[in-house]
Amino acid sequence: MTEFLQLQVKNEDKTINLSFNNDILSFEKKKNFKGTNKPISIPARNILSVTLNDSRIIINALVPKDKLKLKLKTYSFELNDESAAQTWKDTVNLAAYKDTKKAKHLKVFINPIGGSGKANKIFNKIAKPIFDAANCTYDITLTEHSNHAKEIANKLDLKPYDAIVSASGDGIIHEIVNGLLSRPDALETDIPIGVIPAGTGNALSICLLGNDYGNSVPHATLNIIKGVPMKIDVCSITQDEERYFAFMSLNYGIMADGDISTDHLRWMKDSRFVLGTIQALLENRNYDCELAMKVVEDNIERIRQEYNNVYNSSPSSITDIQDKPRTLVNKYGTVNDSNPIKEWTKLDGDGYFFFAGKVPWVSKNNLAFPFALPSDGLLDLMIVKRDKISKTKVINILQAFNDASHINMKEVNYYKVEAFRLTPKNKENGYISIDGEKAPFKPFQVEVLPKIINIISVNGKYST
Ligand SMILES: Nc1ncnc2c1ncn2[C@@H]1O[C@H](COP(=O)(O)OP(=O)(O)OP(=O)(O)O)[C@@H](O)[C@H]1O
Repeated sequence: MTEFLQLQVKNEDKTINLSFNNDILSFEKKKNFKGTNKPISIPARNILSVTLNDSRIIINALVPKDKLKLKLKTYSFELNDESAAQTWKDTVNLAAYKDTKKAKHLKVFINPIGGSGKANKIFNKIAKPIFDAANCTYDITLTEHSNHAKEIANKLDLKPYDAIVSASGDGIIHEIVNGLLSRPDALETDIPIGVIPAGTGNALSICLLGNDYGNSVPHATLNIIKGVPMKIDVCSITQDEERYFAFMSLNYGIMADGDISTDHLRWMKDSRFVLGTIQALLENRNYDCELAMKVVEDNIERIRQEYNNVYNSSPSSITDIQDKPRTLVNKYGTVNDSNPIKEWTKLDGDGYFFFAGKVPWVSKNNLAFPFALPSDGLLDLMIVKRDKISKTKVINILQAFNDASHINMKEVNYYKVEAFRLTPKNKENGYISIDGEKAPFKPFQVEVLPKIINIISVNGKYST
């Protein structure tokens, strides 16, 4: 924390004091020509830059506007004393960037079709001026086709960059993660990924910034400028002879249908998920499958307790993943091996949800996995079987994601697992969704690889 530090400057011929105390910048700004004053107060975290130019001091900052919004503001004052201003400026800049590097150089991917075609505009109108005000520089790629971001992240010389930024939805982040992890030097690179929520589904951003701020581009941009890298687990998936990675979710059942079968209805934004899920429910689609899981905990009270322990920082058996060397080797082999699953818990039959998450929020207002942790080495797996469940109950479960009360419903089975294998048994073609993207409709096996990727976070935690 900085000591009280004051600088006298002139604002339209009136002398005012710029105070910096306990990491808060405050001053009184003339509100209008009648001369009433408005107190301004800006936390150091929201200060993007303080510069001296032509006998003036210029402050760029994101200032709270209403309860949930941030607005980019530039304040410029005439100097009285240049050498005092130099000391004041250096102190404020130091406090503003005490946790992170100033003026980052970024590799930015913008998906022009992301967010119903608005991602480019969102980046240029909202995020870019904030990066500019923080003296960040960037190389931008507008993705030209599916997997373009993956191809580039796979080959890119990462040395010049402080972070890779996605301006789209979760699909581009999925591509960046896969591109980085299929590099020959995957384990030597540690570059953090920053997220600008400019897609229709912005689950990771909601997890990082919370349900209220997750879709706010100024909050997300500020987080990239000021946030701290957080190591997160990644899911390693094998399907046929393929191997790929997911950071968010694996989904089979009515919700996967609701998402993937309505891809042509993107213009409906979030409502397409609801429509698709209800349609899947009414059509009585079959989700018969075999599931084998390496269960670590199946008691919801113990899961809740472990989760609380982590958030109170006590070490615990489930969550105390040691900082072992990172590895991309699958401990449990692939979907084609018969041995690993021999000892696993087996479930057979039809159900509505076979939904696994590595993140708490799966979309705005949907806290499907309230106990998901970024790096506990485990997946949260939710299963709702078909036996004796009415369609109304299924809708109740979906609605309960809003406040995560579904975890208290007896129909919802919630597990912490290290790995699982899902083999669909229905003959007709169905949908499997991995990180919200359509995956081949074939058996898959997944296991969690602890602490593989860096994401820029507010405070090293997800928000629940
Ligand atoms: N130029 C392009 N043309 C077509 N598809 C593209 C292009 N660039 C990227 N894509 C694909 O667009 C898909 C959607 O991207 P993303 O998820 O980031 O955006 P979104 O608006 O949030 O979509 P979603 O509704 O899937 O969440 C990704 O699968 C990506 O591969």
